[in-house]
Amino acid sequence: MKLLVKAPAKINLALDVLHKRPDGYHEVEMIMTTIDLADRVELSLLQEDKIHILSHNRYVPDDQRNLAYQAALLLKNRFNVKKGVSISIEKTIPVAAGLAGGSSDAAAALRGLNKLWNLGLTLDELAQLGSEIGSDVSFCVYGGTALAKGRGEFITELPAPPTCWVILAKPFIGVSTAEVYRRLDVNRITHPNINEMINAIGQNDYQKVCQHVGNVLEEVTLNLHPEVAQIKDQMKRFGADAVLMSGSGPTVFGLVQHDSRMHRIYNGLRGFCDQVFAVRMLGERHTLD
Ligand SMILES: C[C@@](CO)(OP(=O)(O)O)[C@H](O)COP(=O)(O)OP(=O)(O)OC[C@H]1O[C@@H](n2ccc(N)nc2=O)[C@H](O)[C@@H]1O
Ligand SMILES: Nc1ncnc2c1ncn2[C@@H]1O[C@H](COP(=O)(O)OP(=O)(O)O)[C@@H](O)[C@H]1O
Repeated sequence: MKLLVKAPAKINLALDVLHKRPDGYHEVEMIMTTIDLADRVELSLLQEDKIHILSHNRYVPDDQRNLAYQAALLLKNRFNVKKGVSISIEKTIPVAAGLAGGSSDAAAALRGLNKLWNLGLTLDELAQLGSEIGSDVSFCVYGGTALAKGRGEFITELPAPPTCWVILAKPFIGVSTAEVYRRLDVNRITHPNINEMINAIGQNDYQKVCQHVGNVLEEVTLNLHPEVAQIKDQMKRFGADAVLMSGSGPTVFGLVQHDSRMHRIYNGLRGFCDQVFAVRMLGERHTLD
């Protein structure tokens, strides 16, 4: 038996850090949304008791460091599953880019294995298990648009944001999330207005969404990698309505509504960046069918 599960990337329309916690993590408030840029995770049932990872991307580990492997192992141990799985991951989402590719692969593995191994878990139960793998996995289990709190694992569903294009530009570098959080000075933060972003989405007000994008990790990554600031400047110059770094970076996204402007920005950036994509937000949550 085989199952193909889509694992979409996310962007953070807003990312605020409230404080550093005693456990070393940061208390966050984030507005996250899934986009139409996805890895394909294929799960094949094995009768033997083992987890096998296949990936042709040299930046993706094919052992227990892979987040999809960790998802399978967690389910096996927690529910005493004696069957195995071969997980083949076809990457489209750039790695270590602030787009939660690894977390989304893990979430796709949780959703798919729930079916393949007949576990009968709800989306809420899978999301709770996901938080043991990484802070972004719970959101990725649900997809759609959400407010994420805690270290990222407390999820409140939001409506789909106004329709627009999301242009993503990734420079030729990868970023370590842990390092970016480590370098953040929590006493020197200009906080984005998360409530206003929630209102903007609720009112389907595109201009207001553009006004309230903000990410407190941006300054840290911009200082480490000046090329991220250059990409931001270029996106603004080519006419994006809002420009922001996603997560810990280095991917920058721009929002536009008009097709012609999307093409101008896309073509203008292609020469300067490692990878450029123009995609839609997905809007809808995943369902368990
Ligand atoms: C910054 C964000 C924004 O969505 O995304 P990415 O840039 O990774 O996509 C997330 O908070 C990343 O989530 P995720 O990548 O799952 O993080 P984890 O594996 O749980 O943690 C990696 C490291 O980041 C730091 N970390 C993570 C989350 C958090 N709320 N506070 C932290 O301080 C910790 O040092 C941790 O050891
Ligand atoms: N399935 C996976 N896909 C991508 N990276 C993975 C995966 N599993 C583990 N990793 C590791 O996680 C790190 C962060 O990956 P990723 O999720 O792409 O970035 P980000 O945390 O910036 O969103 C990578 O450097 C990689 O070594």
